[in-house]
Amino acid sequence: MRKSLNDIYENIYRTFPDYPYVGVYIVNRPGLLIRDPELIKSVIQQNFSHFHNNDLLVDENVDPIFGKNPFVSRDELWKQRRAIHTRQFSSGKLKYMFNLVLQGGDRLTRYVMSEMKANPKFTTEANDLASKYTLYNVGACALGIDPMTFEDDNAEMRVMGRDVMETNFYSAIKQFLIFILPNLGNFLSISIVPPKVKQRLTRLINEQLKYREQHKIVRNDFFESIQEYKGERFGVEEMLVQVGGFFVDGFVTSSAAFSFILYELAVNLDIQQRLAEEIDEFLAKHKGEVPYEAFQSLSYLNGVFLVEVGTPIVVPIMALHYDEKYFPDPARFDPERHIGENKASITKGTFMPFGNKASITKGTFMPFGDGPRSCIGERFALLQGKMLLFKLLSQFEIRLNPKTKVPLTFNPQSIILVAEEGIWVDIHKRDK
Ligand code: HEM
Repeated sequence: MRKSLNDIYENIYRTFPDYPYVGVYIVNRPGLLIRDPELIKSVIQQNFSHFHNNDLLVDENVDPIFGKNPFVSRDELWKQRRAIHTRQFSSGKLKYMFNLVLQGGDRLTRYVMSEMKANPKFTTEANDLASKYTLYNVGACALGIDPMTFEDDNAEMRVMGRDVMETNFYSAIKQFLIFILPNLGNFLSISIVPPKVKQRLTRLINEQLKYREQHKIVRNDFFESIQEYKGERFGVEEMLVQVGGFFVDGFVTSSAAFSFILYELAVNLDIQQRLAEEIDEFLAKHKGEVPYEAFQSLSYLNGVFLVEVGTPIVVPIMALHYDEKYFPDPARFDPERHIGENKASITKGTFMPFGNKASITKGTFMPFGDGPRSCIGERFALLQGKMLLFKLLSQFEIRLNPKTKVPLTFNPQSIILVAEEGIWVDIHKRDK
């Protein structure tokens, strides 16, 4: 049976329970898979400077969007690019984006309602539903447009989403080369973001620039902020890197993660019920409004969201998350682990396994990585994830459709963790 990279790493992790590290071959290159949290912690704290590059090589002339992403950038360039990208997720920017994400949530519920007109039950694939929503948020937040992702299957954002997300034999080879044999991938000029996506994004940026100029629109938003940095005015090429970064980083990982959360809620109806009650109480208290500050304090929703161990990028993290040594009964979906004092009992120390030059972080629980290379979009991802559940569960109930293959298996053609045959859910109107 073919296995996903995630399954392969987890298998190695489990086969050597007493070893602090295991020698592995990444095709023809010898590497180390570090298992012991203390060892990992010591490496990342003291020696980050030796392990700071991800084991990826993407020619930025061939793929300017992914090739200039902080995730791929190296050394000094990584520091510069990370600084440029990080400021887009400042507290002020995030507060502005909150309103757009809230609108995204409203559009989602309106869409589900409209699908229920003919049938009281709406059956959908969870990743597809989540993609419509995350692509809406990317279009609204990064470009300031109404992306129409719920209304039109052929909307620009949806078409670009399919172009980036497709999993087939060719995309599997591409990902394999970039993530496993980066030198060869680079030599063969492979790009993760296809040129047609680059063209569409460039056009959308140009249109937005023109529109704002013509209508004298000035907003304190993402699109405005990517036009300059430290007094330097950026051209369309640089704006493309930043919008493209939001697009690639912000939707693929998030949609996959949200689909796993919807799965867990569909199979743990007691947890779903408790979450729905917390949301009902919140809405009653705030008279149907969703104030930003209060939204952050929804404690059970926070716990539900953080419990999702489906880190879609790196399997050994998943192996650590599923190690009973650190998390009792690890496969149980249990938001309580992440609430209040229980949080403190999570053991520190783990690693990120991008080949032998692993970028190392500290913490057995690290769905967004950790240390200097951790995810810059974490707060945005959590915001949009929580809003997705908040809006859905305020009106609907989610049940697992029998089409979903349980237990889930992961798609071997995808480097990102996605369910092999999809996660199918039935959405019903809630009885209140
Ligand atoms: C649920 C959603 C997400 C998950 C699970 C996730 C997970 C991660 C993880 C584990 C890393 C660390 C990789 C490493 O150490 O090399 C990472 C890095 C990164 N993430 Fe995310 N991410 C998510 C959403 C986002 C979003 C929404 C954005 C931005 C819009 C984003 C932007 C980035 C960037 C730019 C990096 C590279 C940071 C660097 O190398 O300095 N991510 N993400």
